[in-house]
Amino acid sequence: MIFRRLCSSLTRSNLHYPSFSKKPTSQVPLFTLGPILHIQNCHNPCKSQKLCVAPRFLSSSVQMEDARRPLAVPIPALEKADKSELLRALETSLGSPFSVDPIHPNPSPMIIVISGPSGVGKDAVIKRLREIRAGLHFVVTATSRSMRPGEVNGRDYFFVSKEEFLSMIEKDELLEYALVYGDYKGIPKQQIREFMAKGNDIVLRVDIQGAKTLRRILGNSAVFIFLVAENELALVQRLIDRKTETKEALLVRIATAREEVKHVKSFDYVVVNEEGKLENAVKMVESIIDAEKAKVQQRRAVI
Ligand SMILES: Nc1ncnc2c1ncn2[C@@H]1O[C@H](COP(=O)(O)OP(=O)(O)OP(=O)(O)O)[C@@H](O)[C@H]1O
Repeated sequence: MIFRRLCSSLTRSNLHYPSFSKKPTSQVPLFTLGPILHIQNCHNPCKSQKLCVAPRFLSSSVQMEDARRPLAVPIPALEKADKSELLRALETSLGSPFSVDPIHPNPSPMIIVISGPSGVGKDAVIKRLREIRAGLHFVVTATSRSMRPGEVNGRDYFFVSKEEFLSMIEKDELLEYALVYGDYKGIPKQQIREFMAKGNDIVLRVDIQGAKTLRRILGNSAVFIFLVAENELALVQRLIDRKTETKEALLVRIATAREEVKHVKSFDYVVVNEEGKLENAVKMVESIIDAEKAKVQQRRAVI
């Protein structure tokens, strides 16, 4: 019964022979839309193992449908046909022109949160991404800490006084903020809105606490990447080599890092930034962004 219905429905919707008394010839190739049907002279087609359409199914209903459809046109032989002629014939046969509209809409701008323990290489990865990938906006965090040698105001951070920072909190201008090792750090909302409106993807660089807060605020509307060193020793050596911490601060950062790596589970991706292999880590982050852009169900962040 089901098969009978299938036969019947295929007959109505898929067959485009202008007349069933005529058999297709090789000079005038006729075609079907959808699955190819094996036309057989079987008495009871629905009992047959092969999908077949008996002549009695190809009845008046098909001819009525044909009247409403554009006439089937001969498709020129592929090896000889001019491409535009072939396209026109296909369009005519299908009843509508081929569209040049995108089959899938452009991916919407997204927010990428990059986090990881202190000294793992967040800044190094982001610096490299900035050099090689267009269309990303790296949010410049506001901080009340003093500038390190080589840092530039407005590029690395917006360096503000503690009072200015507190005023930004008061005016609800920050998406997230925290007091980190005695200094305030926060993400200005306006910057995110402005660059997302221009179609840019947003990269946020935050510590683990910040990532936790952002997860609470943004949920799954942003993608969270956890950066790790290949092992604890490599991380400690990197921090020592950076020479930016006092020995007390170093101790605090290392102890904190030990706890922080346990938070990996609340992230979407983990990227290993191996000693001397910064490029690999950067490539991995790029691949994640590309994969996210190819997702059917896109994350949509609203700030
Ligand atoms: N793959 C790597 N191999 C070797 N050194 C690296 C690598 N990645 C980063 N570094 C170096 O490790 C040090 C720490 O990196 P970076 O300052 O980027 O870390 P961070 O995660 O931003 O730290 P913080 O959170 O404390 O600001 C820097 O001197 C950086 O150049």
